[in-house]
Amino acid sequence: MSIEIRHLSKQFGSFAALRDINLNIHSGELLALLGPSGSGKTTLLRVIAGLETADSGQVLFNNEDATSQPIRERQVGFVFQHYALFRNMTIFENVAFGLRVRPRQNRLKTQEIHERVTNLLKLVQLDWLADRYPHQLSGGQRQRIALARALAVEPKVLLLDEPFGALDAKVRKELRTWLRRLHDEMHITSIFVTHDQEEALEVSDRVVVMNEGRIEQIGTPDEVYERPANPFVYEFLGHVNLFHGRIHQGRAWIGDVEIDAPEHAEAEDLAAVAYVRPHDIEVDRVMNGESALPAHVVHILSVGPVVKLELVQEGNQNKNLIQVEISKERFRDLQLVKGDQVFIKPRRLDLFLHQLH
Ligand SMILES: Nc1ncnc2c1ncn2[C@@H]1O[C@H](COP(=O)(O)OP(=O)(O)OP(=O)(O)O)[C@@H](O)[C@H]1O
Repeated sequence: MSIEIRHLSKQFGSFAALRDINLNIHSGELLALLGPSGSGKTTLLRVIAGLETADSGQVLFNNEDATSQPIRERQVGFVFQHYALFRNMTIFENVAFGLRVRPRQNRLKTQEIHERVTNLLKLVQLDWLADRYPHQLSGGQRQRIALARALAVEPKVLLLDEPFGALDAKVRKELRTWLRRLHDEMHITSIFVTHDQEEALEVSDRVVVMNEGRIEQIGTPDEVYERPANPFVYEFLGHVNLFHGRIHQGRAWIGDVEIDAPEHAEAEDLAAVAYVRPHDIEVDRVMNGESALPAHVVHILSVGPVVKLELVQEGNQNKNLIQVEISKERFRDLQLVKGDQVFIKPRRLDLFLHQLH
C-alpha cells in the first residue's frame, strides 16, 4: 500500500503541530520519521492512522482519499512505546486477540487462528513463549509480541511509535536489526517514529527529518547524513564542526584557507558558516600546501579503530572544540600527544550564508 500526504496541516489551539506536510511513501517501504521532541512526528503518525484529523490536507492510501475513512477501514497496525499487552492473557491469546474479536462472518476458524498465531510467534522467534503471561517476558520480548499482535490482522500499513523507546541501549540495538530483517521478509509499508538518529539511519529505507512541524529533508540514510540539506539536518544527524568565514564571488575564506564555492557565485562579501564532519578534516604536523588552520590538541580518545581528537583553533576568540576523527594508522604516523600543534584543513564542507540562519 502506498501512502501520499498532501498539504497536511494541524493546529492545537494557536500552536502549529504540522505545517504543510507533503510526503510520498512507497509501497513496502520502511520509513523513519526522525526529529526532536515536539517536532510533530507522533501527530503525523496519528493523522495517517485516522486517530487524529488534520485541519487541512489529504491522506491517500493507494491513490484513494482516506481523509474521511474511519480507523478500522484503514487496515493499519500499531505498535507503541509502551507495550499494551493484556496482562491476564497468555502470549498466544494476546496475539490471537484481534482475530477472535472479528465479527462472526469474517472470523477465521479456530484451527486457522491457531495456525496464523503459531506462524507469527515463529516469525518473531518467540513461539516457545506461547503459554507464558506478559509479566514473565523481558521488555524486548514484549515488544516483539506487540508487533506479532499488530501483524495478526494482516494490516496494509504498520505504524510504530518509538517502539523501542522504553528499552535499554543493548536491547534496542538488537531489536533494530531484527525489525529490519522482519521487514525485509514481510514488505509491509511501515512508518517508524524515533528521535534516535542512529536508529533511523540503521533501520529505514528513507528518513524524513522533521522540525517544528515541517519536513526539513527526505532521503536515504546516506543522503541525509552525507548531504544534509540545511544546518538543522547537519546538526541533528551526528557531530559537525562549524567554522566561521566569508564568501565573495564564488570563493570562501576560513582564516587563510581558501575554498571554491561555485554555488555562491553571486555572494558579495557575506558572512558564512562552513559545516564540516569530524571525519572530513585533514590533520598534519606541518603546513601542507599554501594554507591551513593552526590548532593544538587538547584531548585524544584512542579507543577503537577510529581516534577522536579534540582541538582548539589558534588565534580564535571562541575556544570551541573542534572534533576530528582519524584512522589509527594515521594517528600512529603523526605520533600526536596532548598539547601538540597541528594544521587542519577541511576535506569536504558545506557553506551556508550566515544571515539566513
Ligand atoms: N492533543 C494535543 N493538544 C495540544 N497540543 C498537542 C496535542 N498533541 C500534541 N500536541 C503538541 O504538538 C506538538 C507536536 O507533538 P508530537 O507528539 O507530534 O511531537 P513528537 O515529534 O512526536 O514529539 P516526541 O518525540 O516528544 O513524542 C508538541 O508541541 C505537542 O505538545
